[in-house]
Amino acid sequence: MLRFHSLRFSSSLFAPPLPLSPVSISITKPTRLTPRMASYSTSSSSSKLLFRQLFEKESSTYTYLLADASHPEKPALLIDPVDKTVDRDLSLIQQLGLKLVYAMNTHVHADHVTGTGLIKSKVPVVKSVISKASGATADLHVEQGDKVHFGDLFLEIRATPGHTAGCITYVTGDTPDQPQPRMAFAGDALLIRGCGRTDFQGGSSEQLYKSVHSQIFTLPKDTLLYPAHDYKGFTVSTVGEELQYNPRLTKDEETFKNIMANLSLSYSKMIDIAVPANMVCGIQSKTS
Ligand SMILES: N[C@@H](CCC(=O)N[C@@H](CSS)C(=O)NCC(=O)O)C(=O)O
Repeated sequence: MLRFHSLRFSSSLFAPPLPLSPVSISITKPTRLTPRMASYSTSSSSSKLLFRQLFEKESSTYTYLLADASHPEKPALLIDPVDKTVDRDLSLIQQLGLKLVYAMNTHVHADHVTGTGLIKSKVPVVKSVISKASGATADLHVEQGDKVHFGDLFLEIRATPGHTAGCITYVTGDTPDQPQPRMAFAGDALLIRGCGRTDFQGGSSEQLYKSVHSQIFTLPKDTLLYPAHDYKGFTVSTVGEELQYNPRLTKDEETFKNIMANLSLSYSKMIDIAVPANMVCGIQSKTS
């Protein structure tokens, strides 16, 4: 089986870029040295990164749009798109003059259907990305240490199982030419002042505790944390904040496991529809 250690955007795969809109020009900077980013903002002032945090209210899901705005083709990717908001997201991408290249999932979601399959049916050049450990269908399967490149930017893959066995966290690159501070898209592994449940889909509180402590809490404290959901109105946190204030993961492992065993959350309403669909990247998926 083919393994993608480093997934590079190739300009030959894509149609000519759409005309630039004034909006996409707003974040470009001439320097290629370490860029600045406004903290706690949903849009970046980085020299190259265009960033948007998008929300789907029925499942309280965040979708993230990232693009290399300095690259001539403006290659872009979506993390955790939702089927219900695909048209909104594609319209935004078109308005910003971006070229969507990847639709990526942090895991096989249980509470909503991913937009990946629908996106692929509307924009056939888009490649779906998910972890190999998820067992789900996708164009590209990634695992710990792989890098997904889009233009001159890249995301590093960190395996963070526990909410599901195949959960991964996408983290912006650690080299000086990548956005600073770093950004971690943790899916449901780590929520703001919370974490993903561990009571179905191969979940394990023991595994989740180890994942968060070894793969997320070891990132620089100013790393911006962007979760797949929020139910309380939060939009972004930092590793430092969660290290200090997360009511579950600041506890020792035994206490954490006890908390997770007694969450008493209601069964996910969509699980019987969402999981089978998401195993094939959404019911509209064209991949085999
Ligand atoms: N009400 C929602 C389910 C809410 C829920 O269980 N969310 C998940 C992430 S989506 S599977 C979760 O891990 N929550 C953790 C928590 O502490 O809330 C529904 O019916 O789908």
